[in-house]
Amino acid sequence: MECVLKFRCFVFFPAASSNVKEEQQCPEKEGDGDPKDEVLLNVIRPDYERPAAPPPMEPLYQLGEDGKVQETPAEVHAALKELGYGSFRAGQEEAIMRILSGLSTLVVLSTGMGKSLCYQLPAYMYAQRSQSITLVISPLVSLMDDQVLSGLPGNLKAACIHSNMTMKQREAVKSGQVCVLLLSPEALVGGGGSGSGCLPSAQELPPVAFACIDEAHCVSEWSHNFRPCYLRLCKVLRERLGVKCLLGLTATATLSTALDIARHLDITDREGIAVRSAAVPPNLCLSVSMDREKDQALVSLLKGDRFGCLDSIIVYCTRREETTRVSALLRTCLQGIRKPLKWQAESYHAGLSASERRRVQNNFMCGELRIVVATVAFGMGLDKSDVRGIVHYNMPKSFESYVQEIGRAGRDGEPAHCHLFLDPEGGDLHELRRHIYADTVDYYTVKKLVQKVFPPCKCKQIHKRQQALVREEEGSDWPSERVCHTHERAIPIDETVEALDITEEGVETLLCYLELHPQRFVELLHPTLSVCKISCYGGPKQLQRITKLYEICPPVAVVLARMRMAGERVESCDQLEFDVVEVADTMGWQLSLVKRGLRQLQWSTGKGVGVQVEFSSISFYFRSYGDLGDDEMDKVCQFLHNRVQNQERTQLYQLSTSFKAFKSVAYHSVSSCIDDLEESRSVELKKLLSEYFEKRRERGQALASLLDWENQIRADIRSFLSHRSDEKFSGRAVARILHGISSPCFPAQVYGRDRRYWRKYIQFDFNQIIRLATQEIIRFK
Ligand SMILES: Nc1ncnc2c1ncn2[C@@H]1O[C@H](COP(=O)(O)OP(=O)(O)OP(=O)(O)O)[C@@H](O)[C@H]1O
Repeated sequence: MECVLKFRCFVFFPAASSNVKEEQQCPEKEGDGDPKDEVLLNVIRPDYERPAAPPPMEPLYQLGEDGKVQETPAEVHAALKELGYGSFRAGQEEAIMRILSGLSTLVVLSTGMGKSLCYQLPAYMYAQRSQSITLVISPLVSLMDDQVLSGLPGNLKAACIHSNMTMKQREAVKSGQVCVLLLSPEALVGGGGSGSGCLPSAQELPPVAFACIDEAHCVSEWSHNFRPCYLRLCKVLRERLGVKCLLGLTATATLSTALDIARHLDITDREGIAVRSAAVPPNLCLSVSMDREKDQALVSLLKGDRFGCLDSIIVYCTRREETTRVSALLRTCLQGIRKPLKWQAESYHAGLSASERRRVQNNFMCGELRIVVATVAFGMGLDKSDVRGIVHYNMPKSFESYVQEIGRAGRDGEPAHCHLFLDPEGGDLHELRRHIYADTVDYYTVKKLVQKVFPPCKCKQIHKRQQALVREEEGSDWPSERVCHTHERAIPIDETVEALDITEEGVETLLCYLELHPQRFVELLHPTLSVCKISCYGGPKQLQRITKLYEICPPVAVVLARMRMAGERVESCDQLEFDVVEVADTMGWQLSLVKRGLRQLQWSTGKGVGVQVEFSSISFYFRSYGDLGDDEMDKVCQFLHNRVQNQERTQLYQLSTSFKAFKSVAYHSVSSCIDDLEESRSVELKKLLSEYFEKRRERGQALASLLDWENQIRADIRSFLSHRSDEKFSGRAVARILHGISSPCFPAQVYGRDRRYWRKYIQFDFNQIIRLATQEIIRFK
């Protein structure tokens, strides 16, 4: 996110230092630095002025007087025909009418049931009415944009955002010539070093009608496939692009997960969650067995009547090495059955080269390859409707993963078979459990990360000194609120991963939690190269010459001042290496300006032996506070640790529930279901699956009742505002009243008399009420 500083540059350079008071110049001494250096370094960073998001687009249809969505107008049916469809399928019409009425919606429909139309039709209609664009965020875009684009109706102009877009393509997007813009979550929010800066800024884009989040279950930590950058999606869409209406699409979400996603999408009414079907399609026949000789059992299964006659089969394994071994085994043991040896079975996993993966996938797509033995990397976005069999060589980590994986078979509605091998010794269960434990983070590690993210700054000291001066002059007291307006910081990814012994994704998740905390402890920016190295091949003298040039490159002056302050001798150096983010922060400059200035040194140091400026060390880059007290630091650690533990508990629950269920319907040996399948076991497993998806877990129930409570709180806030329509309130003021907190402007003597509101919601999270109240105040205006 581009940030504009209130003051573009506020470093006191020597020319200005004579005006600075003596007391401001002299904090405690750290080295034998020049007093000017201290002036250079002791500044409080100003607060940021974030560019305002554009106003949200008006919906196509207004809600009726009763607050409900209108009857579907004829023009919506006409648009459906123009896109090539005769009638709506279950769930589509409600979802489409909600989006056209500006209401955020979550659609949970199993694979192949027609979720895409829920965004295509509104996008088409919005684009026809006004010059607007619909954003579709999908993890598949980065994998296969051609396939994604070719799946759209011809009259829906679409483009994919990626880093090697041509100028012409970018211009087409900016000038509103496309109505659907597909992009990956990383391209929207950054992260993992990819995608930054791909999306034109909000000011350059046409108004965004709404945003569709595909695979929306990734938003929820309750899902089987939680991805940290999804957590930030909704926030970025709202705050940066001014998008108010969000559509979430998913095929696999339990009711608890659906409610959690709804919370992220800000869906406040029950109708907003179109939970239609998450169960297994009727054309799939399911079986489970607990064989001791799994390899042999697999070969027998694939030779038997059920699978032997099937052409397209995916065998899923957990480990990459296993896919290679099993595919070799099948090539050997299935020789001469249905396909020539070459096309019998191949392995597929993320460790193969891109061209190898493409080759395997293409052969499978065109029907030349019978069996793909793969990790879960295979199948996402696979556009093959006649996959006839899915075999799980290992147990999947949850019911959600299982349903998603078997959902790749029989999308054409014809019968398809699925079999799962459950380790009788529980080996898979133990391995999956180990994976879960490997991902969790202990309190001590959390603490080490927190210390890296919130290193103490000098803002408090400087502020105190400044206030002391003012006090001397005016005799006033200084305020006790937070004085640090956050600093820009970078922590190198590789170094942090090694030091803390957690994955990059793990660190990113913790940083996301901190950003999403109501106190917004950090603000994540696109990862950046944070180390700058300046090498002067002309030796120390050349560096001295550069030093004199600090008028054209103030960052170097700051680096040298810092070195002198630390007691280092700068005269003998011919190289400087420093954290460029820290320098930019000290100066209060935008990082891009500092980097540009440093790069220019290579050109502005005159002829002769060269100066080289290099940037390295890809780093997490963020803004964070530097004045957290010990208590606050402890609370932050506790908050993060609780989140990590909840996540662990959820995953363990998902794992053990699915293991127990699979076991309850498992055959002792695959020989019982090689040729025929006992219908009752398949039906029993489907029943267990739908119970799991429909059942609310304890927290799911809590979330459901939270939605009810939210509605109640909103209703009370609206009634409060209408009773006092001649007064002005902020979200915080309303929250104080509902919590029964007296304040000078809204004292208990006046507001405490009205018992309908005063202290009514004392048991609810204060920040949550501020959020609801702020939304209602905006609506009320
Ligand atoms: N109302 C409709 N009438 C007829 N066909 C439809 C309708 N809606 C969607 N379809 C067709 O159903 C097929 C599956 O639709 P779509 O790809 O949108 O499913 P999906 O739910 O998004 O599946 P997945 O979860 O695999 O992405 C497509 O061929 C689509 O053209």
